[in-house]
Amino acid sequence: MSTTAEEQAKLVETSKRLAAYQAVKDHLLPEYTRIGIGSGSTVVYVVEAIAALGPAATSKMAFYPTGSQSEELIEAAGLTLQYISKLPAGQQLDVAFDGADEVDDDLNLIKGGGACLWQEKIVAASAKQFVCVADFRKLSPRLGMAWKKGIPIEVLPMAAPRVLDELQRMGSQTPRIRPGLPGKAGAIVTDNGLWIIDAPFAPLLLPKDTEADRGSDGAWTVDALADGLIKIPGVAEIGLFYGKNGLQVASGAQKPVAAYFGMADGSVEVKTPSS
Ligand SMILES: O=C[C@H](O)[C@H](O)[C@H](O)COP(=O)(O)O
Repeated sequence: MSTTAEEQAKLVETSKRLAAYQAVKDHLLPEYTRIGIGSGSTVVYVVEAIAALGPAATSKMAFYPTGSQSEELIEAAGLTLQYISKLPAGQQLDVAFDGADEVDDDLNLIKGGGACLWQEKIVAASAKQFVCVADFRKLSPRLGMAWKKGIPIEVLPMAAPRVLDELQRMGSQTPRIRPGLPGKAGAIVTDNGLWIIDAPFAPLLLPKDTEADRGSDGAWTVDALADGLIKIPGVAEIGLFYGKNGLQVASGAQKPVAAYFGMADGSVEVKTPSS
């Protein structure tokens, strides 16, 4: 049975909402006080699910945004806004919720489709648990199979031409500076005043697939590509969230402890590092 574009869009929204409510039910414990809130269209439902718990449940909680959109979401929902810059050294968020553009079999993520990746990575890495919420379109065996627009890379504008050169040298055939939205002349500008380059690469190998940095067809492993990209002068941050499964430490944890996917049949699939 074929579905119209409108029915498909409705199905996707329903899936996002289902995943968000389940993730909040499972991972927002009543005793938590510091919660990270990511960016994007799926996180809207995370905030909706949290607000639906009511002030009795949320009044002692502070919510840490990952950019201007999530800041507005938190405030509009009547939740308490706090900033990651105010989180004392040595302290962590209890949990952070965020969406993703693509999730591979090892729970590595592509993020930044909405140009919010840098603050998102800081908030995720500041949390004891990072929980990913998505719909069925984001599930993919290897990064780059479903999300074809490329890996979002946040760059200093003056370095953009050199970064484009280096990306091509690394095997990205068509990296491009992301244009602004209709009505905005020139490049998109992030919440940090930087630009985004989208760099498509051949679908990435999981580190467990090969001992080498690259497969025989030239495809990079997630880790090797990420390690190379972040070293390019002018790159501020990359939209690959990767690393060892389930590693959750104060510095550098980027992978979710669980990823929730709203499925087309109305179920919610939960992937954890071991599943
Ligand atoms: O820059 C945007 C963020 O990384 C989003 O979390 C990601 O693009 C997923 O967004 P959405 O939930 O709208 O698909």
